Amino acid sequence: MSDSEEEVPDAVVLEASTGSEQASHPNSAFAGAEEAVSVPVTLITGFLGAGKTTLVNYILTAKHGYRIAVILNEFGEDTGIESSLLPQVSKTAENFALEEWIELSNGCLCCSVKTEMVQALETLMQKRHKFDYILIETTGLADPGPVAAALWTDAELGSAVCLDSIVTVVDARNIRRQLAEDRPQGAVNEAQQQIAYADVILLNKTDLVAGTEALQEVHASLTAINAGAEINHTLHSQMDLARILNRGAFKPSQTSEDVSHLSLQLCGAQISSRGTRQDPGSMTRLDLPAACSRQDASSRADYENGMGSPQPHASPKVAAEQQPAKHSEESHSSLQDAGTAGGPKADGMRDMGLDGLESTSARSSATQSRPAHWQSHIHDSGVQTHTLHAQQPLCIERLRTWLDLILWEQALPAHQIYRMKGLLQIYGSPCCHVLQAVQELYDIVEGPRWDATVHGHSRVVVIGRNLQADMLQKGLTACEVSELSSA
Ligand SMILES: Nc1nc2c(ncn2[C@@H]2O[C@H](COP(=O)(O)OP(=O)(O)OP(=O)(O)O)[C@@H](O)[C@H]2O)c(=O)[nH]1
Repeated sequence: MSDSEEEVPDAVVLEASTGSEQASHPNSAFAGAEEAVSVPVTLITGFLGAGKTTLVNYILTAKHGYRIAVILNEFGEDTGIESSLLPQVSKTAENFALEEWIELSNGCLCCSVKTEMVQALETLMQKRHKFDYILIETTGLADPGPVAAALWTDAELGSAVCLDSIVTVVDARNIRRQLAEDRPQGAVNEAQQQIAYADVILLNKTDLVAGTEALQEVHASLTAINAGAEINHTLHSQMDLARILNRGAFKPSQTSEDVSHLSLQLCGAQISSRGTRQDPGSMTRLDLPAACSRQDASSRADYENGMGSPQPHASPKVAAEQQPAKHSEESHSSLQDAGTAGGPKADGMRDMGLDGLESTSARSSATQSRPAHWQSHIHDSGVQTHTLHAQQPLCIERLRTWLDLILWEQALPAHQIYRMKGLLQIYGSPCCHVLQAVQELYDIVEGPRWDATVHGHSRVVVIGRNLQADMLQKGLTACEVSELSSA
C-alpha cells in the first residue's frame, strides 16, 4: 500500500492495456489493432464533491499518451454543467486527451446501468478508432458494484471493454462524517460502499485537514473499511497516473480463485465487513465498524482557490435528520416532503428567501421504471436534487451573502446541503462563472465568455437532504439584480 503525497510527475509512461507485448506506448499499441483489443475502463467513484471531476480533468490534461473517452453520469436534470467545468485551459492544453464525452443525466448510473451505461458504451465503441481508454465517472451517490458487474459480465459488451480498476476519490475533510451518517432503514451508506469497492483510493483535499495526525485518523478509517485498496494522499486529485491508468486490477493475473471471488463479489454486491475480497462463503453484509465518529470541528484550512470568501472558523452543525421513506424505483431526484419549514432567523434574511415558506412537495417526472433486478438496490431517498434558475444576472456580493448564510451559517432550518454546482450569469461580466460548493465551503470562479450557443441564464444544482426547493429558489432569485433594483 502506498501513501504518496509527492508531486505529480510531468510525464507518465504507461504500459499499453493490451496485455500483449506489442509496444510500451499506448497509441502505438492500439494503432491498427483496435478491434482485437479490449478498451480498458476505469470507474471513478466517490461521494459528492470529493474531487472526481477534478481527477478526470487532471487525467485529460496529463501526459500519458492515451486518447480518452469519458462517460459522465450527471446528477440532476441539467447536463452541460459538468462539461462546463472542464477548465477552458484544458481544451487548449498540449496534452488534452479527450476524444469523446457522453453525459448521462437520466437517473443514477448504478440504477439504470443496463439501459444507460451499456448503451453509451455501445455507442462509443462505434467510434472505437478514436480512443483507447474510457473513464466512467459515477454520481456521488452511485454504488459502483452494479456498474462494475455490468462491465465485468455484460454479454452485449463482450470483450470490447474491460474493467481496469475502481478508483474512489475521498474528501479528507468530510469523509468521517459521511461514513457515520445514518441512513434510513434498508438504505446503504454510499460513501462506505464506494470505499469498500475501491482498488485505489485518493484521499483527496488533504489541504483541508489540519495536521498529520488527523489525516492519519482519516486514513485509518479507510483502511478499516478496505484494507486491500491502495490509498494515496492527494491534493486536487493529482497523483502518479501510472498507479491509476491501465492498472489491471481486474486482470486474471493471479489465481483462478481470485477471479471467481472477484466475479462473485461484483455480481453479488456483498462485501465483507472489512471490505476485502474474501471467500464468498465467509461474506457478510456490509456492516462497517463504528470507527467513524462525527467530524470534530476542524480548522478552516485554506480554501482560497478561486474566489471563495474567507469564513470564520465554526463547528459544523449536525443537522437534524428526519426519517425519509426508502425508495427503490424512484430516481435520486425525487423529492419528498421536507417537513416543517422554519421561520425567519433574522429580519435581514427575509429578502434572501430565508423567511419561512410553506413546505412543498413535488415529485420528479423523471421517475423511471427499472429492471426488477435493481429494485432491491435502495438508496437514501432523503437525498434530493433541485435545479434552481435565475433568468436575470446575479449580483455577486448578494450571491456570496446568500451562500454564506445557507452553507456556512446553515440558516435554512433542517436543510443539509451536500453539494452545489452552478453556471452563473454575473451582473457586469461577459463571462460565465462557475459555482462549486461542497458541504459548507464554496468557490466561484470566472469561466469562459458566454457564447451565442449557450443560453446565458444561471442555473444551480443543489444536492442534499431535507431541501425545500422553493426556499432555495427564492434565495437565488433574491440575488438577481432586477430584484435588488425593484426593492
Ligand atoms: N481545497 C481543495 N479543493 C479541492 C481539491 N480537489 C478538488 N477540490 C474542489 O472541490 C470541489 C469539488 O470538486 P469536483 O471534482 O467537482 O468533485 P466531484 O466529486 O466531481 O463532485 P460531484 O460530481 O458533485 O460528486 C471543486 O471546487 C474543486 O476545485 C483539493 O484537493 N483541495
